[in-house]
Amino acid sequence: MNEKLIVALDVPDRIQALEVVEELKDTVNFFKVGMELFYREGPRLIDDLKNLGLKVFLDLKLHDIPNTVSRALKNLINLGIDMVNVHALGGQEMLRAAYRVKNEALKKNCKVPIILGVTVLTSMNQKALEQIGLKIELSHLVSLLAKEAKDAGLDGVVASALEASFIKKLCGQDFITVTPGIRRLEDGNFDQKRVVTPKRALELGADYLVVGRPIVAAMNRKIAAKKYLEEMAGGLNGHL
Ligand SMILES: O=C(O)c1cc(=O)[nH]c(=O)n1[C@@H]1O[C@H](COP(=O)(O)O)[C@@H](O)[C@H]1O
Repeated sequence: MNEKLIVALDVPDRIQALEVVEELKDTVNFFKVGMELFYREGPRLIDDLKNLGLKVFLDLKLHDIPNTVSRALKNLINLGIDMVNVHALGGQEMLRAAYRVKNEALKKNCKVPIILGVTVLTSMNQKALEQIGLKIELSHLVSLLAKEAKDAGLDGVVASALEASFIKKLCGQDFITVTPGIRRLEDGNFDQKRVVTPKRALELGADYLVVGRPIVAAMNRKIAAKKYLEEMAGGLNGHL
């Protein structure tokens, strides 16, 4: 099964999440649990997904002082998840604290997730940066934050696929790029600003493509997911 597509379970509760999973589990095996679902259902839902043999990206975008992030991350790692993220804007000390938690878990032979730094949200564009007083080119800020994450020892970043190729050049081909804001041309962008098609995202070097509403809110989710997978297969000349 193609593991490059991660479907965002952006639904309010466990029942709806498991409905989506049931519909998609023969097609997709990597799901993202975000704040909406985790704040309501907590670790129980992660157990449900793991018991179904699925991979889980827990997207809580930790952003706090190093001590708090480190303690929170310890709890999340104990859930047995496959991927997790912290905000790269939290600074080098916070990112290193996250890395240390992973290292300690490794030493204890615990299962450790891929740890990602979120760079600049895909819902933001240049204007949104200016509005908060950041007079820096958006792609430059993404580079700086990716480099911070790399220097701290994290495994990769969350960014738009628009930035994937220069992140790889800067941080190395093994540095993972997870890219939300993926849209087929006929799907709506909603609040996403830095949007890329599935085929183009793979051409640009994205390792994982995160898709939420275009699949989860579709009349037929399985067909919608298959359309994304077909375009992805096209992007890799059918070698998925
Ligand atoms: O970390 C994320 O997953 C994330 C980072 C980012 O910059 N942009 C972004 O959209 N996301 C998440 O990716 C998903 C995208 O959902 P859709 O816009 O519905 O495809 C949502 O669950 C977001 O929370």
